[in-house]
Amino acid sequence: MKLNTKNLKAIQDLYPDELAHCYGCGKMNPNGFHLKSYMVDNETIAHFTPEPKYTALPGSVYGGLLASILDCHGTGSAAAFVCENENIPLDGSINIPIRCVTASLKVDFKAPTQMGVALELKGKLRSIEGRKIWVDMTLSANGTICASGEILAIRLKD
Ligand SMILES: CCCCCCCCCCCC(=O)SCCNC(=O)CCNC(=O)[C@H](O)C(C)(C)COP(=O)(O)OP(=O)(O)OC[C@H]1O[C@@H](n2cnc3c(N)ncnc32)[C@H](O)[C@@H]1OP(=O)(O)O
Repeated sequence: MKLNTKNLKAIQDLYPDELAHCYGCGKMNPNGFHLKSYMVDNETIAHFTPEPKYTALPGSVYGGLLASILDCHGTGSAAAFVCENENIPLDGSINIPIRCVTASLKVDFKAPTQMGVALELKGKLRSIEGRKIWVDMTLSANGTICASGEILAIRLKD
């Protein structure tokens, strides 16, 4: 699915600058992946095209890279779902005051992930219990789900 991001704000771009140095998704990290996730109709979505240097077997993407982008999509999604739950706007009018880090990440690799195409990551909220947020994710290439993930993100205390 081609995502028109013209009127959307990436969740990670709503982190304040001083907390935006993550290698996977921080806008302040000049060497990072700059993963950008968006909330669309109660699910989160991100696209990312790996560079050929992240090759596993020729023509397919290295699993550690896939886990890395699922990690950042998961924590960003968790923060966004908490914001939705608490009526905190995601429209860019404020930096979001919610910080989530990964406590647990599980990835199942289901099929080789084709190199050279835009990967699509999706996240759905499973549940929020206190500071614990569980998000279920998929990672697809050309419409084929190549990996699924589940993350337990913890909302940091103020
Ligand atoms: C600066 C921000 C920038 C934020 C900006 C965003 C940056 C993006 C980050 C990208 C993603 C990453 O790579 S993040 C980096 C990788 N992750 C980390 O470094 C996190 C390291 N771990 C920690 O710092 C800590 O363990 C925390 C924060 C996760 C939890 O510590 P805590 O705050 O003291 O809370 P704690 O009481 O221990 O746990 C809260 C509840 O979660 C449960 N819990 C905790 N860990 C687990 C676990 N692995 N599996 C199951 N359950 C768990 C506990 O049982 C408890 O349940 P109950 O008793 O309440 O029922």
